[in-house]
Amino acid sequence: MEGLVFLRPALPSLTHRPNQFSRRRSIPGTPMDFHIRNSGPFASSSIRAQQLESKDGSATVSQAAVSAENALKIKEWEVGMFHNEVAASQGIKIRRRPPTGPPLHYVGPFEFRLQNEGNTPRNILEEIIWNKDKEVSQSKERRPLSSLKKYLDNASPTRDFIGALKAANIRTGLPGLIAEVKKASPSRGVLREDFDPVEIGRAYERGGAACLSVLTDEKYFKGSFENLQLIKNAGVKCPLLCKEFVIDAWQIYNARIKGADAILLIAAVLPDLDIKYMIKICKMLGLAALVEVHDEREMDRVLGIEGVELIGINNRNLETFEVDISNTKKLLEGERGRRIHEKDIIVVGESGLFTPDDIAFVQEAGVRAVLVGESIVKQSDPGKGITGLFGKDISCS
Ligand SMILES: O=P(O)(O)OC[C@@H](O)[C@@H](O)c1c[nH]c2ccccc12
Repeated sequence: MEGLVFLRPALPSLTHRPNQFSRRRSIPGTPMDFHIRNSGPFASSSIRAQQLESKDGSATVSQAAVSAENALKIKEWEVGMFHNEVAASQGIKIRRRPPTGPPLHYVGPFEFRLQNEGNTPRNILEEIIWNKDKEVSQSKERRPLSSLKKYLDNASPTRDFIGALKAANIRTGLPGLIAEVKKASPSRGVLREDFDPVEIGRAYERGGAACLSVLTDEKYFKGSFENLQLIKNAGVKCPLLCKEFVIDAWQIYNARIKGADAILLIAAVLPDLDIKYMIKICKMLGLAALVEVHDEREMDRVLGIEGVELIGINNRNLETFEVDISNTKKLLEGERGRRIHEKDIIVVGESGLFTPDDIAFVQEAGVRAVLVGESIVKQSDPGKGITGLFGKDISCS
């Protein structure tokens, strides 16, 4: 412990030397290269730690542990930065990690963080992803994948998400409905105050929903995995989509264990290789993967990936919140529509659907399913909300 006690007084001097970094930032070269080579503030802090260790010549076990842990964090950090580069080469604008400095919790005992514009998320989606990155690394420390996998044997079998959408489409002649259990969103705020996820899920099922989507992000959507489990355990038969911001395979295993039948993969966030790998994991676990795109480039990337069966076209731009339902039509026109048809991919029209005309518009464009939250969750009886949305009763009775 002595080593740590000795190290700590050095912190204020590190913390209060911002000019050291501002001076370095003016070194020519691309900011990304510069930070990868220097590992941002880590490099300085771990070098400093080693110097202090050797001064008294008595590196203790705890010092060794601290520097091993730091070395690991540095590696993790470098991998994250490499990930950003790969993603950028595929036109992905969302960065997995802030480019010029780690989130505070990565720095171990060296409690400082480089504050500058590079540490500020450029839009809400990026903010959500950076927060998710922290959340997931903490969850993984609490419950590593090896221990999570032990629950797989006892998990109940998954239900056929895509089959349910196809069956509903055939039964009603309308797009199969994925009804979203959504309490709030960053763009709309709280949608429903008296929010009982099980009651809403049951009402959706009675109203004719083929599947449900359950938001599990707590911070930005006021959702939870508890909601997913409650709905599943209440005996709702509709297959369940876990609506998460997936950045790590650990989350897919976790969703499977918590009762999901399908999971969302967002192309604006995940490079091709991640999507391929995650689709394989989904198949192995019996989950359907809903791969979400928002623009032509994302659609073309996803159409090039083997094994994609379900594509969601989000009419909402997650970076600006702008909603335009003609986006669905735009992405299904011409050659893209033909390839989708050939590959027998089911397309889901997502977001901003409020009226029977909206449903007719996206159906005409080629979707066989829709994902709807706001317009139905806001109704006092969300089941009746479905009748209003489709302009007719689509319940099974
Ligand atoms: O409430 P709306 O406009 O009907 O949208 C539902 C759903 O499409 C939307 O919640 C959504 C689509 N993709 C997402 C990705 C993350 C969070 C939320 C979403």
